[in-house]
Amino acid sequence: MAALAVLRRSAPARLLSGTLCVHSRVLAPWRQYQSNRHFSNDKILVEMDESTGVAVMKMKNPPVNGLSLELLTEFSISLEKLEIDRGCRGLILTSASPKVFSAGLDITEMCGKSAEHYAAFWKAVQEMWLKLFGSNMVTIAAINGSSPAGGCLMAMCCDYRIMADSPKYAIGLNETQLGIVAPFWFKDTMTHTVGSRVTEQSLQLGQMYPAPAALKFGLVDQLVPEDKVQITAAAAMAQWLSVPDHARQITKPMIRKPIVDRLVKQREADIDNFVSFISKESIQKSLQAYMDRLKQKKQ
Ligand SMILES: CCCCCCCC/C=C\C/C=C/C(=O)SCCNC(=O)CCNC(=O)[C@H](O)C(C)(C)COP(=O)(O)OP(=O)(O)OC[C@H]1O[C@@H](n2cnc3c(N)ncnc32)[C@H](O)[C@@H]1OP(=O)(O)O
Repeated sequence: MAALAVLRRSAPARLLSGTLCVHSRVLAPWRQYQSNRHFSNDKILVEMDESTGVAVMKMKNPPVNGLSLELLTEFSISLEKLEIDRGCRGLILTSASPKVFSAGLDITEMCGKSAEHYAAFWKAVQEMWLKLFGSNMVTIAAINGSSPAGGCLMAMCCDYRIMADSPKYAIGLNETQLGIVAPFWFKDTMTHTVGSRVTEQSLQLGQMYPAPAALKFGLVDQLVPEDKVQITAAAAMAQWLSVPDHARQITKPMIRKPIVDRLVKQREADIDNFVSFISKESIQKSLQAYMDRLKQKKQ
């Protein structure tokens, strides 16, 4: 048993290759860590069921769960806490807002800010990805609404994806539609999920897929009625957790570690690329025009 416990705790460190640091500027203090094992900060709510060893993590950044620096930082801290918690074996990631899982990266974090801000923001995006894609736990995305770009990335980081069965909800990496480019590790994550050919086409076109289309080529694994997403995720989790932890935990990095290591080896260069790309006047204009279109859609 002791050996298994060591294995359980040592695997994430190996998989993440020493990437446990988080950006310290906006670390929100934990408000509480209550006896019923619910904890929350501003943007992330975690409910831990000790009897099953499953944590449900809800993003709560209304109206659309934009992945702001604050949310991303809280996410990484929360995930890190769960990762080192001996009692936690599985994570269900979902949204506290109906109709949107996550609108992806908060575009306002990438508009009109300083180079230092862009660097801190991108480091937090990398951190989220390294921790979630490299997690040692079973991770299931309960996608209860639309999930463009960074939202799709988060879902693809999970081991299994269950989405609300509605053509109103779409998922995909739509970066090119904004005039920006999905970085290589977004591309790697999609290739890992659906293969090269679909990724090549999806990324070039910046395609968003309604849930039924996403199921057809495996971008999501299962569609269920909207009100059954959470319960189905819990059932799927029970099935995944029926596999012995040690065997599953050795298997997962066989596939994922080389993908994680690719970013780990060039994190600083990736941040520099992002800062120089996003600071270009033409890119700032594209993002601003996209934000204007989003707002006009309402009028
Ligand atoms: C050489 C290589 C170099 C490599 C360099 C790498 C660069 C890579 C850079 C970045 C990668 C980017 C990843 C991303 O994730 S970008 C984000 C993409 N997201 C989207 O396109 C989603 C846009 N939003 C929507 O489609 C919809 O909002 C919705 C479907 C999610 C929800 O629709 P609905 O419920 O109808 O809500 P509204 O559209 O009315 O939106 C409400 C409110 O929220 C604002 N908003 C929406 N999305 C975002 C967002 N992502 N960021 C910030 N704000 C957002 C929207 O404008 C409304 O605001 P309001 O009018 O003020 O209320």
